[in-house]
Amino acid sequence: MACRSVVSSSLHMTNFMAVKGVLSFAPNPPLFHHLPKVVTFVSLSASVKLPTKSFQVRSVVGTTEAASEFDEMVSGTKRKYYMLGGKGGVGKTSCAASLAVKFANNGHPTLVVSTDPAHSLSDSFAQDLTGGALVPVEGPDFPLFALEINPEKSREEFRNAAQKNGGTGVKDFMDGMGLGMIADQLGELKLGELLDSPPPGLDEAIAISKVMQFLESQEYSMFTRIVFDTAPTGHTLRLLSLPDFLDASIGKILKLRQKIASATSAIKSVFGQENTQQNSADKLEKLRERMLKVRELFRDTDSTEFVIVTIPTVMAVSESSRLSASLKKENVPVKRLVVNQILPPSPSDCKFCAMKRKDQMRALDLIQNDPELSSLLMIQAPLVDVEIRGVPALKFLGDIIWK
Ligand SMILES: Nc1ncnc2c1ncn2[C@@H]1O[C@H](COP(=O)(O)OP(=O)(O)OP(=O)(O)O)[C@@H](O)[C@H]1O
Repeated sequence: MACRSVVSSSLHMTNFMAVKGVLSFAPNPPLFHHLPKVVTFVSLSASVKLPTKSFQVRSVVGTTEAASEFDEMVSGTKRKYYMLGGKGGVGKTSCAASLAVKFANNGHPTLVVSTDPAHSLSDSFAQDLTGGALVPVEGPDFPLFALEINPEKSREEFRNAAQKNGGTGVKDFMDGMGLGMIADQLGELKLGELLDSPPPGLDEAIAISKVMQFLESQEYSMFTRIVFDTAPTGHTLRLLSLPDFLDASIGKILKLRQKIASATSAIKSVFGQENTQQNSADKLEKLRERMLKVRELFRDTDSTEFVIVTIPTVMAVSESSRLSASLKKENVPVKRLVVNQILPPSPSDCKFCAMKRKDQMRALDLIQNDPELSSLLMIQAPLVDVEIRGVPALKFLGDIIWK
């Protein structure tokens, strides 16, 4: 397994405070210049004892880094999408926000989007980013915007469009006209079920498809990096297969709508409903197209990468393994695994820390022997001693994780 360790005794926020002035007064990096750079702010000691023997420590003090993993992520002006996902509470938002800050500080106008119904981007950036619109994040060198998608609002739009095209309104109408047979066919689609208790992941799929929609417009063409902070694993897994499911459902709805349209066109023209129905059909068709684009995007190795975030516990590793297997099955590109919250070494190891470290080592070994995870590039991120909130703290974390 390719692995990079970032565990260091100097990774305390107090050190971050000490170097903060240096970091914030660094000149703006020239746009898309990603030549090897001198790293001066984090000291990684080569003598650090690492959790497993196969991990390598890179000393970066005052040295020139060779082409790094982050260079690959940051290079090129073509738009790239990064989706960060994993078990609840492992640090997805912190990692996503820190990556977004890092992109913006490296010359990429960046957008970070939360599709997790329980948003925490605002908390992470310590700025109010609520409201469902793009909000500028203050602090980074280049534009960084954040968007917390309101999943319920997105679902409502879908519900409206679908209902007008074969939901209960059309059903009642068809029954009234003695066309119950077609209404039965609509029933078979379980449309009511879909709308009343939407399958988990529907909100997120619609939210992502909405983001895709507005990103296509000229107004937002400046964004060259899009980072998604996704919902916990279960949601994400269902989300992956959802575009296919929805594509099939919407396709059927549209086909039936055609049948209904031809069977009732005379009646409808009397009732003057044709325009409304056509608009709704267009909306539904557009949603279907966007879903297809989302599906393509998920599988496009050139522009998309799914980064799994985990912590060194057996439970989180098992869940990450399942996530990785599902991503592979769905042909979603996944290369990196961030193992977050690793206890940094301490000269005065208390009993609790020693036990915890041992436990974490076991989980790290598990990763190395896991058939799903061992082929991924493992990035270890330390547990820092205060909560990571605000752009300077995210920059600090990002400079440790994304190298
Ligand atoms: N490396 C770290 N060191 C210290 N604290 C961390 C680290 N990573 C994350 N945290 C803290 O852990 C908590 C959870 O992190 P975060 O919100 O990023 O997780 P999440 O996976 O997005 O959670 P959720 O699934 O609830 O959305 C936050 O308080 C965050 O500041």
